[in-house]
Amino acid sequence: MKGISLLGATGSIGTQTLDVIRSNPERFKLQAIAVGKNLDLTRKIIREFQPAIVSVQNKEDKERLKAEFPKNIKFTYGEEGLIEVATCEDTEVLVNAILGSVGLLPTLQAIEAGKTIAIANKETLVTAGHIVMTKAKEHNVTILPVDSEHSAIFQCLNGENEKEIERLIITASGGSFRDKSRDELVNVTVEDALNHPNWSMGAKITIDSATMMNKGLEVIEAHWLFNQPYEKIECLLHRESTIHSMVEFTDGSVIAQLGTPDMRIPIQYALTYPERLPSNSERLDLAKIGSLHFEKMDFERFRCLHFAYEAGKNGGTLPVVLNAANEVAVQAFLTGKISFLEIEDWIEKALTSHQVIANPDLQTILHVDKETRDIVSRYK
Ligand SMILES: NC(=O)C1=CN([C@@H]2O[C@H](COP(=O)(O)OP(=O)(O)OC[C@H]3O[C@@H](n4cnc5c(N)ncnc54)[C@H](OP(=O)(O)O)[C@@H]3O)[C@@H](O)[C@H]2O)C=CC1
Ligand SMILES: CC(=O)[C@@H](O)[C@H](O)COP(=O)(O)O
Ligand SMILES: [Mn+2]
Repeated sequence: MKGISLLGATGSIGTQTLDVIRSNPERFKLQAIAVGKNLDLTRKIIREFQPAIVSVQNKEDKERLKAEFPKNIKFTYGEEGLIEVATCEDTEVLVNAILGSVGLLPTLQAIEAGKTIAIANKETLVTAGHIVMTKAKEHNVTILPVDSEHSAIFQCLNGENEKEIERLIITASGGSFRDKSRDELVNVTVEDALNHPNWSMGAKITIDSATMMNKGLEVIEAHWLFNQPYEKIECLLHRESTIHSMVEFTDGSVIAQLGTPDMRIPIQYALTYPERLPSNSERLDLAKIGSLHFEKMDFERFRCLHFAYEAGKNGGTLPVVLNAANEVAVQAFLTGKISFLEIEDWIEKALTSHQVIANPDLQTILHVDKETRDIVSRYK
């Protein structure tokens, strides 16, 4: 029986992780969860899975739940709570499905505690990939990708020598506005932006997909997970999201991973790796799909992808600023403060006004992350 800790249990990846655990009760035991503010769903999860530790975002919510449930469940909150969940003694695997760079510290603590990390939370790797990967190596900890493209690449590599990789090809659906010109983006609404053509996901990543920042974050994520230079990481527009990504090897062979757009497949693979278990996910019917389409990526149309490559290549604290500015700007768009195209403007402004610090340590990263959020929150 594998003990699981789950950060972000009430979210899109979190609830799909619960589906995988629910379908395999003889394999997995949910030991600890961290959630934000969705108490109704948290109550249901506690009743069904009886985790030993539950962390919520706020102290008041912690007190509320503590009064409602038996004393054998430990309730905790905030940053300390995330770390308690991530390092829970009876846990073997941490599934990091929280949103944003708040996932960084619990991930580092879980690595120190020797937990295997199943990582969906790409903001953590973008913000501090070098620190996470170095620490994982030091502690002999495995980092397993959950993000569909990275799970695909991981499956294509299947232990191949990284020196034999010619390039990683990350596919992109193009998001909600893939058929719109930049002029047509001026007045798009939040509702339009949240209408992803292929995937059902949380709000922030759906907006990231529409701006193409999701692909940008995934390029940086791939750089750290697979130890490849940016010159060997390409993005390809593929509107069907049937090929989740590909690897081209030095001999010219290209290996791709395909599947229906169902995140329970990569989540389950991360939880059962190196084994595969049966699943009741919908099967791919290629005859029904008929044809697959591919287009070159347009960096002028999708400026966020350009920002991400530049931030990744130049390194230092730039990816920290890229991610923090994006988190704040997307939230501002979702709450109606700014227009869709202003997301890019805010990110560009944050990046161009930042004085880059090379080889940042953890304290510097945390400082720049907070400073960027403060600065960008004051933009008008
Ligand atoms: N959704 C998808 O298909 C994919 C997602 N990812 C990545 O996975 C991560 C999660 O995405 P997704 O599931 O879509 O996001 P959601 O918005 O659906 O879920 C986010 C989860 O994080 C919790 N949360 C947010 N902030 C805090 C906080 N400060 N403290 C504690 N809990 C917090 C939320 O709690 P609550 O709701 O209770 O407030 C919720 O459980 C992101 O990094 C995303 O990029 C990667 C690939 C695919
Ligand atoms: C499911 C998943 O991994 C998402 O990151 C998804 O890939 C978003 O799709 P696009 O960013 O390609 O629109
Ligand atoms: Mn993805």
